[in-house]
Amino acid sequence: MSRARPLLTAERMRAAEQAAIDGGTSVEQLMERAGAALAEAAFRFAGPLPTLILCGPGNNGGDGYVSARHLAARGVQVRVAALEDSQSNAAKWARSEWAGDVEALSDETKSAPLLIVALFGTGLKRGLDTTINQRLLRLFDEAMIRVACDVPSGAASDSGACLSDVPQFDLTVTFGALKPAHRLYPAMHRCGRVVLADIGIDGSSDWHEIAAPRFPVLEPGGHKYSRGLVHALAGKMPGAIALAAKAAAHSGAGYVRVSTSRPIDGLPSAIVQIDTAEVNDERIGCLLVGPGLGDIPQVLTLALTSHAPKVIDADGITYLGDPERLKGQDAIITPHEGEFKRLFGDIGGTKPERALKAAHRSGAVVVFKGPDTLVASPDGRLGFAPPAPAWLATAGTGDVLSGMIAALRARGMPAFEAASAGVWLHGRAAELAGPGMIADDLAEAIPAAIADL
Ligand SMILES: NC(=O)C1=CN([C@@H]2O[C@H](COP(=O)(O)OP(=O)(O)OC[C@H]3O[C@@H](n4cnc5c(N)ncnc54)[C@H](O)[C@@H]3O)[C@@H](O)[C@H]2O)[C@H](O)CC1
Ligand SMILES: [K+]
Repeated sequence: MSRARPLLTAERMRAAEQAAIDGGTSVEQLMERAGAALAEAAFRFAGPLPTLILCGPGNNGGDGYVSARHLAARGVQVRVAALEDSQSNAAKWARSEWAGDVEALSDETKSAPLLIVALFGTGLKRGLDTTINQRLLRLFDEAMIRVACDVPSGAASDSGACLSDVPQFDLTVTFGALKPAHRLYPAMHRCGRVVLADIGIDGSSDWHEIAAPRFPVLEPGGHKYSRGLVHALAGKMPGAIALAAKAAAHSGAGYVRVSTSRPIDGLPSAIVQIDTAEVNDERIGCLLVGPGLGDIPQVLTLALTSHAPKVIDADGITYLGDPERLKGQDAIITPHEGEFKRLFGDIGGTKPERALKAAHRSGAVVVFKGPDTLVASPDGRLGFAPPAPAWLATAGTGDVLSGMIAALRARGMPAFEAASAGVWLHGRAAELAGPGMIADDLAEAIPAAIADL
């Protein structure tokens, strides 16, 4: 299982930095490691291209000065342009250690094939002033390869908002831990490839980027129930639950059963259709309700009488009405922004904060979908999905995801892990299915995504 990379907010990053300093590491040592890592990653990524480094007034700029020195030491032609004088002692030290000239960033500044931007990082307080941003964008256009130091300048580290026009970088080199901006929309799409450099601080966190899951092994002596029975409750629109059921089957559920008042055609024969919904069948590994439910809230009410683990999606979320109805339900809910708002109302804060508040309030694992999907657990764990293909935004992909999560839950994965694994596989299957995919192709691409693990 690839190591799940931790994420820290700016405040927790500073606390981790302070802990390292209390432990005897100086700020300058941290900055030296950050700048050296930035130089190393940029050099590996771009090669010995003539370089221009833009340095801001704070420690982000400090990292820039250190990287200039390390690149020059490798024989790279390096120029530095500064926004203004360095403010912090560490940044002043880094600037004093740079033997070369420091130009003033102006309309006359010439760009270079490799542009490293170290203007602002986690200390960004507002969007870049227009003149500065115009200069940045011009230099950016004239460069071939663009690298961001820690966070793309102009992106708000904790929320992922772009406070000014943030260009699209090729590489972002960050230190100690990922930042939410690397995995939240829209900033995440401006970062390019994100390299996380270890600079000797303890970046451990209960927030992680969701990594490729480790699958429950299949017992040779297993049978269809031990591999997990998914029981899906059909509603008004059978097509959606059929998609979800197919996805559950392709995700390795031992047995998928759909209770429906009338036969659903187009379902593979491996998926059993029954007209009674005994939701308290002890053999049920996971109930699935919501896809295609339509205006039959009593089906949701029936599902809530079951003690089985359950995945509640789409209209099922809307009909809940009160999040407290999920207390003690062993539930995973998979809302997109609209369903989230309808159920939880206007919870303020960043998307991570909202997701965690919702998980805490409902007692459920919350898969907060979007171009940046988060998986929040009531115990405070938070998973950030790696960037998923934009073509996932098409009808039915939500139904597929709910079926995948139900299957992994039925196979015995705990709720938070099953939801995280489902989100990861969903993105991976979409990559394999390609840009022309429709939801049915996505379901069919699941086995290849699993085989890839
Ligand atoms: N945390 C760590 O473990 C390490 C962090 N490093 C680097 O330090 C920066 C954060 O540095 P900081 O000095 O706190 O802030 P910035 O450099 O991001 O911002 C500089 C400074 O600029 C002012 N400012 C903010 N926004 C604007 C604006 N729009 N226009 C003008 N001026 C602005 C504000 O006063 C800020 O204080 C982090 O990103 C890392 O790169 C360490 O070097 C390595 C360890
Ligand atoms: K930056």
